[in-house]
Amino acid sequence: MLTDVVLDQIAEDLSQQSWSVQTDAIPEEFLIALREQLLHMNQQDFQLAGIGRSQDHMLAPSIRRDKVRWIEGETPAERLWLEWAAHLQRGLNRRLFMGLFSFESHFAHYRPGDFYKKHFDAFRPDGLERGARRELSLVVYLNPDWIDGDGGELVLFDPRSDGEICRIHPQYGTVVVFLSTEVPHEVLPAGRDRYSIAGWFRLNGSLAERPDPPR
Ligand SMILES: O=C(O)CCC(=O)C(=O)O
Ligand SMILES: [Fe+2]
Repeated sequence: MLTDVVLDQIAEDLSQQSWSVQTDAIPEEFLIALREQLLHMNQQDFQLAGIGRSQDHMLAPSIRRDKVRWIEGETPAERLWLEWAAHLQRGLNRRLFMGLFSFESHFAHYRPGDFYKKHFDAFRPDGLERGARRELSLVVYLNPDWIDGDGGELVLFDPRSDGEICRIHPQYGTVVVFLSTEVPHEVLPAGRDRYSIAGWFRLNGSLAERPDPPR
């Protein structure tokens, strides 16, 4: 459950090391509902994922192979998920004054052999970029009985030394959060179907003349 104790722990991890891994942060019944939905979803609802910011978004199968479906809150399971994410957002804003403003997320399916090469989820503003960049990344895994030989680990790297800092099995119920501009990461090739939800909290990008839509 996303208790105050878990929120305190995530906040402390984020402030000390820019990332946090939790194994008991999301209620079992949410996981069951999300996985049920995922397994019953039509594969045609999934689309090959792309890379790049929205204007120059492109498919790049040498970098990323997973298929995704955006979550819009259309089912009870999706609404539970969005409420849970909103609770996390409020909890972290209160503790760290992060200014997280909006949230977007998708289901992801990596088929056997699929991967996502090392990348950042967002880049620091360079003066040209305006507004609502991704600030905090969130991943939840929906794979019961994932074992060592199944691959598909998420590897986090130290941005300075480029050394590996953590390797996370995409095990059912594991939650990973990290600062989107601080932590390069990679998904190693999956040995079997690998299901997850990936989401991002954005900062508010309003300009006086152009209020930012929540998504
Ligand atoms: O599934 C994961 O472990 C991470 C996925 C990821 O890095 C992304 O979608 O940007
Ligand atoms: Fe990523």
